[in-house]
Amino acid sequence: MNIGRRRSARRFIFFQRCNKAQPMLNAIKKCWSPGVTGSMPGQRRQVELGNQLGLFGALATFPYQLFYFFYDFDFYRAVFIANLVFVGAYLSVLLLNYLSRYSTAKKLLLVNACIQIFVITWFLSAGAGVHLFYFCLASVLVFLFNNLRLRTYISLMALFCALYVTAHFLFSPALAITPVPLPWVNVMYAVSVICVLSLLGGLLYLLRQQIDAAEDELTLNKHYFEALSNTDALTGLPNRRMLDEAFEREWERLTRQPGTLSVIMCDVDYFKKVNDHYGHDGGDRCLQRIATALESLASRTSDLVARYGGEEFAFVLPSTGEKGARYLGEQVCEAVRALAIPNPGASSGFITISIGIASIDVPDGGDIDAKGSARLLKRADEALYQAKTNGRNQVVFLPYLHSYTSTEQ
Ligand SMILES: Nc1nc2c(ncn2[C@@H]2O[C@H](COP(=O)(O)OP(=O)(O)OP(=O)(O)O)[C@@H](O)[C@H]2O)c(=O)[nH]1
Repeated sequence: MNIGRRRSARRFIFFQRCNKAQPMLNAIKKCWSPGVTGSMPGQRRQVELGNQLGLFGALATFPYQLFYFFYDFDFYRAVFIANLVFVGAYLSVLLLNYLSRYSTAKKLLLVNACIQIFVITWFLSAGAGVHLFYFCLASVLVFLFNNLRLRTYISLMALFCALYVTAHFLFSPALAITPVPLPWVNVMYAVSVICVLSLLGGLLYLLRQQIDAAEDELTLNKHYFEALSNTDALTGLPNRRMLDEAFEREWERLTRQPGTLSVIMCDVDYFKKVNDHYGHDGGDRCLQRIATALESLASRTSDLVARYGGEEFAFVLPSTGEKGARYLGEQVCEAVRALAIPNPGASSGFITISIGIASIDVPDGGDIDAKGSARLLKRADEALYQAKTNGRNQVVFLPYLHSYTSTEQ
């Protein structure tokens, strides 16, 4: 199994599990939805990320607040209140996004994290490690400003590093206003590190998700455009490009192994009269009905019927010799007659079709000209020409000629 398929399988199992937890996931997703639906498509992910980081900033403060509150509230009152203000600012980001103030929301997030690096470290000292968390948060928040130039990014990152180093050396444990005693200071450091890791891990996960979604979208678009470039817009049949590719593939196969290959060229008789009488739209509808009839006759999965151009259609029939191709040719004539589409230009008064067929039989395989495929098409074209000159509404078969004289070429 290749890496792509293994990844898809893993993703499938993951999403199956997720399906069971879907209601819960939907409820969580709702938490970072303010302002998302109202925003422009390109901005949507940014708004969502802003809400997620705002919520993360607020929630990450929660365990510290619990400690201050329960351990010694009177002593930690100031840091507790300062944190409440910061939490309020983080949650205001969701409100601002809800009010479509996207730019203000991003700036508030960034400024809040930068100020918090200093204020909280000033209270607790660098020994508690919280400055590490707010430094990381501020660095990550720069991702919200997706149209910044590289130089601005680098300057901002340098500024955050300077803030971190300053906070680290400015507020030594000896200078803490509200020092945290052992072993709690170590616990606080560990919680900070866990928050940093989950912040970076979460962000990488979100980025991975975005890359996967973009890859899936690209693959879908690629398939869509491939299908579009191989399909005839009017009839929905494969177009000449696809027929040529299939034909070359089959020819190439014949150069390696024994087999037969037939080509049927079909041309609607006096089609110009249909257009003249019923207009171009009437002609188009007629071509669509003929295409549907021909498509239903190409019964084997290896058979290919295509619109060759204008009012011409063609079949490529692998592993089909003269007998089979003649039989199908007769069926095509019959099916078109059975449509009973009026054509004032035809002597019968109805649409008919002329058929030219050419076949090649390679009993031992490999003994054919690798570039001779065009010759088989040319033979089918010659057969079609004969069908037209013989009076139309009929099938003419010509075998493949292994070489042409210079006049025939
Ligand atoms: N409505 C419509 N007409 C088309 C389309 N493609 C080609 N045609 C028309 O098909 C007609 C073909 O005319 P001719 O090549 O003279 O052939 P014919 O009238 O069928 O006569 P024979 O082939 O000799 O029996 C032209 O009038 C084209 O404009 C198409 O996609 N839609």
